[in-house]
Amino acid sequence: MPDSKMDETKKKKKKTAECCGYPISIFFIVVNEFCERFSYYGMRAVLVLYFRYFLLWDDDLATSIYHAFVALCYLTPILGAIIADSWLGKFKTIIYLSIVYAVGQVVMAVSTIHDITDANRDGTPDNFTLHIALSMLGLVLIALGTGGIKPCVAAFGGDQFQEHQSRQLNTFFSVFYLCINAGSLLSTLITPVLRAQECGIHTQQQCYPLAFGVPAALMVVSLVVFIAGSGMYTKTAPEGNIMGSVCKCIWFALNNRFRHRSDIYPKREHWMDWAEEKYDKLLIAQIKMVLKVLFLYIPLPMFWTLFDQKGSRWTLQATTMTGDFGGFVLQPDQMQTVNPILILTLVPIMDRIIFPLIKKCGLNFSPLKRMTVGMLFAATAFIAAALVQMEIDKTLPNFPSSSESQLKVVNMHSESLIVTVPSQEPLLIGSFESSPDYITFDQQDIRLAFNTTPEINKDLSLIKGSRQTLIIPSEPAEMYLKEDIKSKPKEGKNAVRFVNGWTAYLNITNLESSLQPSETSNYTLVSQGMRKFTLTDGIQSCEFSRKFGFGSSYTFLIPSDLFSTDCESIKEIEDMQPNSVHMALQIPQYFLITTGEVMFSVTGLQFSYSQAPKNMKSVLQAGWLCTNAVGNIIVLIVAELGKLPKQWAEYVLFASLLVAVSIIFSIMAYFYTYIDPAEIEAEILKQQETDPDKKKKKETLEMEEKENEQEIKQTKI
Ligand SMILES: CC(C)C[C@H](N)C(=O)N1CCC[C@H]1C(=O)O
Repeated sequence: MPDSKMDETKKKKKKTAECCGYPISIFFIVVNEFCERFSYYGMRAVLVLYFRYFLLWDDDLATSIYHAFVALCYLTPILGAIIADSWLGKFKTIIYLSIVYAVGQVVMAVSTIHDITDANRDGTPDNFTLHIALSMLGLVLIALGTGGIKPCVAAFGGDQFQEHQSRQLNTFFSVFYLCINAGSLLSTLITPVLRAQECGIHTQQQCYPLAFGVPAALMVVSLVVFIAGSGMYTKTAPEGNIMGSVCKCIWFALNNRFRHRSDIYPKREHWMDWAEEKYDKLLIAQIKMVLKVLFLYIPLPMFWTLFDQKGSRWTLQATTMTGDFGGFVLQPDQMQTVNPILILTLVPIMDRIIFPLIKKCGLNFSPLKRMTVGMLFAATAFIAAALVQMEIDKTLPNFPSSSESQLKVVNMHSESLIVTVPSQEPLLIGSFESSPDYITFDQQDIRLAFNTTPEINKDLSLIKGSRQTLIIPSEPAEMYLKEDIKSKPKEGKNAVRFVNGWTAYLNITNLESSLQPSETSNYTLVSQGMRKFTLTDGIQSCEFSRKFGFGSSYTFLIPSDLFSTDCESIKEIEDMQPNSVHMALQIPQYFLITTGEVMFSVTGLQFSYSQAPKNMKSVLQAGWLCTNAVGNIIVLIVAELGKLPKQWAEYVLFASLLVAVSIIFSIMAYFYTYIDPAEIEAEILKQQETDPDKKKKKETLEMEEKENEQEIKQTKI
């Protein structure tokens, strides 16, 4: 940096207003981060539902696009960092990319208004292509904005502190993290409630425009707050195309090293020193600092690979558990809010109690040690998840393997039946009852014999890996097979179906179509709690209520005396027991992973800032965020491809991998020497000032570069 520029920055730094030892400008930055994270996580909370139920995509497409979007959000930081450090500076980059971000959120919210294309006013959009195009455009703009500003905001916050405020600087990163989590917690609680409202101009539908509109509004607030603090910020000017210079310098060093590979040339301390012939010592030293840290980051994505499974695997695990806490009921996906809640409590506890205590005990708990311990905590969290999984497995039904088939028999006939089944004792099935449990067969083709007059022999071809029910209606010869669900219902819901033993067709609330006599309905999913079904044949009707838990499956047998008993004679067959392991058992694993996150992620933010040269602060923040992006991608690829047959074994495998990675990281960390980049930079500048030769050489190089740039510009013209 030219000396005059550096003096300018120093002068500006002296002027910053303080409150309790903190620069006042920090207030605007943390509020901005709170609103931005509210906007981002709020929108994310309803995104899959929007894909699934508004755009009517199937589960696979909805989750793939969702994960691709999340990965993109963590890949764009590098772009934002380059723009900030090489071209616009952090302040302008944050403003411009926040505008892109806010526009993206607005476009996204507009794409969810069904009325804009609902010409026939039937409540569904008529032009899906327009809605898809708008939402994809919105998401790309959001990914550019959120990812682009992320490394800049953290680094810009750090820039506000002066040398004597190093303690406050560390606290800033903790407060910054608290704001991230306060924003995300509030929005993930609020936006699903907004979505559940009904709104619309012509027809009332689920209110996606509100659920996406509020995050869009918060992004605008975030931008306004950031601009409001404009007069108070310390703004460090970018130093030209720094990333260009970095790449050229590295390229030159590699080439020069290769040209001088013979033993006759004296060795140099570091391969980057081979750039000394052409490049400034300061730039070379800065590149060395960045490369050292980036090298250290190589093993870190593994932490995020485990962390990100909290949102997928652990939520799936919760769907096989019960969330009834007596006074209130927790839904499986709500369990994820435990993470930000714990962050809000653990960050102050760590900062105020645990870390000072460790220091008092005379232990040097350096940032890299904290990060290693953080990884070990995450590994332990996965061991806890494996133990919980083993408990759950004990309560899960015995689902058929891919080579087995399972069969249940339901008797709707007016008399008891004796069914002879291959390699089994004959089964006595009472009228209006079912066989006690599923019978498992290794073979697909079986023959059943029934003691009816005349006797019926039925050849069945079962589906491998499936559960099926043989329904014997009032007319046994018309028996038929119906396929059952073979895994726990999604999202902790309950799967219910009805067999119509009434003599006429029936309409049942929640069922897609009316049920003909002797017909069995498809499954319908109902949430936990008291659920009411109204049954009507067009003339008579009755109501049937039942309280459901989580993850059960029932077949309800409708008798021929349905209306005379006012629905009370409906009989239930439990095909799958409700979940019995309590979601509270997941709290230890959430506690462990969040403790790990505080040690790993908050420290990582601080470390990336403190070890970066002044002109590459955003770049190193982006490098840090990239570890998250890579972790996300690993979840997408490895976790999906490499599924182990037992879920608990997969958890143990991931925990072991992270332990191995943390050992490698601790060895790498052992050889890392902490630096004070400002001190090194000042020293080199001082050396250069006192060394007339070097000063001259540097000036000549600077002039050469300027001439080169001008030449390029002229050739372009
Ligand atoms: C997943 C939670 C809502 C947020 C999480 N605790 C967190 O703060 N982060 C996860 C990735 C980094 C960080 C963030 O910046 O959002």
